[in-house]
Amino acid sequence: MSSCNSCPSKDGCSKDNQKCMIENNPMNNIKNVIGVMSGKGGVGKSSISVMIAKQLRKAGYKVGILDADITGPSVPRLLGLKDKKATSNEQFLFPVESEDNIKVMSLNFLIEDENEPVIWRGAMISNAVKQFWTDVLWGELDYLIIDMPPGTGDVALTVMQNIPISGIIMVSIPQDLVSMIVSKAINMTKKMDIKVLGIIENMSYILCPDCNKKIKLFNGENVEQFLESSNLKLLGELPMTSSICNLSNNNYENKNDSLEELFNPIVDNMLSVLKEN
Ligand SMILES: Nc1ncnc2c1ncn2[C@@H]1O[C@H](COP(=O)(O)OP(=O)(O)OP(=O)(O)O)[C@@H](O)[C@H]1O
Repeated sequence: MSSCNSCPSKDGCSKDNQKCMIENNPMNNIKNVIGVMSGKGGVGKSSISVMIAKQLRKAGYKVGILDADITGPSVPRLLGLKDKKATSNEQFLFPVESEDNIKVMSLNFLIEDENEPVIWRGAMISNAVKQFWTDVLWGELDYLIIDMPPGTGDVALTVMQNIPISGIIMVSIPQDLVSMIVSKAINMTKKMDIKVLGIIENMSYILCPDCNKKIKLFNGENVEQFLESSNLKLLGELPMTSSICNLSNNNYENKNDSLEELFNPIVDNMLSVLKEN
C-alpha cells in the first residue's frame, strides 16, 4: 500500500522513507491536502471546509472532502448528502459525490442512523481516519480538504502523522485568536512540521443591513501583533451571517453571490500561500 509515488508530498519530502508512518494508496493521485483545524469546537470549521471545497470546485479543480470529525460529522448535512450511504468492494471504499461533483467520505455514510452517537475509543476513531486516507478510492484530486476534529487531541495527531498534509488553515473566532486556544493548535502544527497556510477569523463582524457598515463585536487590539509575532497570514475575515448559518438548508445556489464574494478572496489567498511553498 505504501508508495512514495502517490504521495502528495513527494516533491518536497525530506522524510526518511523507513521512518515515515504514511501509507498511500497507489490508486489515488492527490496533489494537495489541506487540513482545516481549530483550537476548539463550534467555530465554523466544517462550514468553511465545505465552502472552500465548493469554491475550488467552481474554479474547475477536482476536489474531495475527508470528514475527520468522526464523532461530530457535519459535512454530509452541509452538502445535502445526509441520507447517502457509501459503497465498497473488497479493496476500496467509494466516496459519495455531491451534486457539484465533490467527493466526500464521512463516517455518517457508513452508519445506519446519523442520530446514534459514535461511542468508540480513541484507537477506533484514529483507525477510521487512517482508513479514510488509505482505503477510500479518491482517484485523481487537485485538492483534498480535511475537516479535522476540533482541538489538539488524539485524532488531530493521527491526521498529522498519517496523512501528508500540504498545509493547515486555522479557523478561529475573534476572542480566541490571541488566546492560548489558537496558540496550542499552532504549536502542534510546528511540532509536527506542518505549515500553517494562514488564519481565517470567522464571525469576525456583522454587516449593518441598512448602511452596510462592518460592526466588530470584539474589540481585540492585539490581533495584528499576534499574527506578526507568530509569522502568520490572515487569509480572511468572515462575518456572522445567515448565508453561512443556513448552509445546511442547501439553498446554496440561491445565495451564491454573497457567499462567493466572501470566500473567493480567501481561496485566492490560500492558493497563493500554497504556491509559495
Ligand atoms: N460566519 C458564520 N455566521 C453564522 N453562523 C455561522 C458562521 N460560521 C459558522 N456558523 C454556525 O455555527 C455553527 C458551528 O459551525 P460548524 O459546524 O461549521 O463549526 P465546527 O467548528 O465545524 O463545529 P464542530 O467543532 O462541532 O465540528 C453552525 O450552526 C454554523 O451554521
